[in-house]
Amino acid sequence: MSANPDHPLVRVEAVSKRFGRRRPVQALSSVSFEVQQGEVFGLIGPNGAGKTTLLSCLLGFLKPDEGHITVAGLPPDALAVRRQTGYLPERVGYAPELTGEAFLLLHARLLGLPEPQAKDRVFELAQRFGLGESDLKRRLRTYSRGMRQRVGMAQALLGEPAILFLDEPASGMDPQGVMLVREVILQAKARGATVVLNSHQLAEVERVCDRVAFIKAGKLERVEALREPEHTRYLIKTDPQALPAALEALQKLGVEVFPGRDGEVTVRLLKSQIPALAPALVSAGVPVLALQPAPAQLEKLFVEEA
Ligand SMILES: Nc1ncnc2c1ncn2[C@@H]1O[C@H](COP(=O)(O)OP(=O)(O)OP(=O)(O)O)[C@@H](O)[C@H]1O
Repeated sequence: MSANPDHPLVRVEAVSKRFGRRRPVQALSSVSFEVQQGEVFGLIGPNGAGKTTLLSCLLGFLKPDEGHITVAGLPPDALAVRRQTGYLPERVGYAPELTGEAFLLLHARLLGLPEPQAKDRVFELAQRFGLGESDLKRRLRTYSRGMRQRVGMAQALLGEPAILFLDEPASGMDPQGVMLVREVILQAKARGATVVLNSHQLAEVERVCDRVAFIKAGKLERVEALREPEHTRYLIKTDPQALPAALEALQKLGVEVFPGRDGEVTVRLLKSQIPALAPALVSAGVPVLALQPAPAQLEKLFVEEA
C-alpha cells in the first residue's frame, strides 16, 4: 500500500448504511470526510450514533449501501490495505481456548513473520502491554477485561501497521493502561502511521487527536480541528469589571476573541502572537488573574451537539 502524501489516506464519500428490512435502522446517512496520512482522527458521538458501523465500513467488514470508501486509493478490503492495517475491535472476543501466547503467535504467523522474529515480536509487545510470561501461558477465557484489551492492542500492533483502527481502546483499562494506549497512539503517529480512534473518553481524545468527527444519529454533524499547525487557544481570566478593557486590548492585538463568563475570555491566536498577549493586557491596565492554554473543550462540544 503506497500512500500519496498529497492525497488523503482515507476517503469517505456519502456513505449510508441501513440494518434490517422490516424495521430498518439507518445507522449511517451520507457521511463524508477524509483522513490525512499521519493524522490521529477521532470519532465521537452518543451511544448508537453509528461510530462502530463506520469503523466496520472503513475496515471493509461491512459494505455501505450507498457511497464509497477508499484507503490509499484502494477498496478497504484490498489485501494490500489489510496487510498494513491494525485493528482493535470494540469487544475483544478472541478464541477463548487459546493461550495469550498462542493467540499472538498465530497472528504473527498470519502476518508472515518468520519464526524467531515472530516470537520476539510477541514477547516484546506483550511486555509493552504489561502481560508477563505467566499471563501469556493462560487461556484467553481467563483474562480480565483489561487484559483482553491489552492482548488486543498487542495483536493490533504486531505488524507495525501504517493505519490503526482502534475501537474504544482504553475501555476497561486501568489508569496505567489508559496512559499506555495514549503513548502507543502518539508513538504510532511519530513513526508516520495514521490512527482512527473511536472513543468515549473525551479527555484522551483531546490529548491525542488532531481532528475529531462528531457523529449523531448516523450523521456527521461536524469535524473539529483540535490541533492547528499555526494557531492555538488561550484562556484569560480577569476581573469582570476589567473585561471591556481586556476585550478592547485583545481586539487591538488582532486575535479572535470568544468572551466567556465571570471575567473569562478565550482567544484563538497565531502561536507567534503568544508572547504579546500578557504585555498587551497589562499595558491596557487589565489585571491578569490567569493566562493558560485553553483545552479544546470536547465535553462542551459533546453536550452542545448531543
Ligand atoms: N448488526 C446490526 N444489526 C442491526 N442494527 C445494528 C447492527 N449494528 C448496529 N446496529 C444499529 O445501528 C446503530 C448504530 O450502531 P453503532 O454500534 O454503529 O453505534 P456506536 O456509535 O458505535 O454506539 P456505541 O457508542 O454505543 O458503541 C444503532 O442503532 C444500532 O442498534
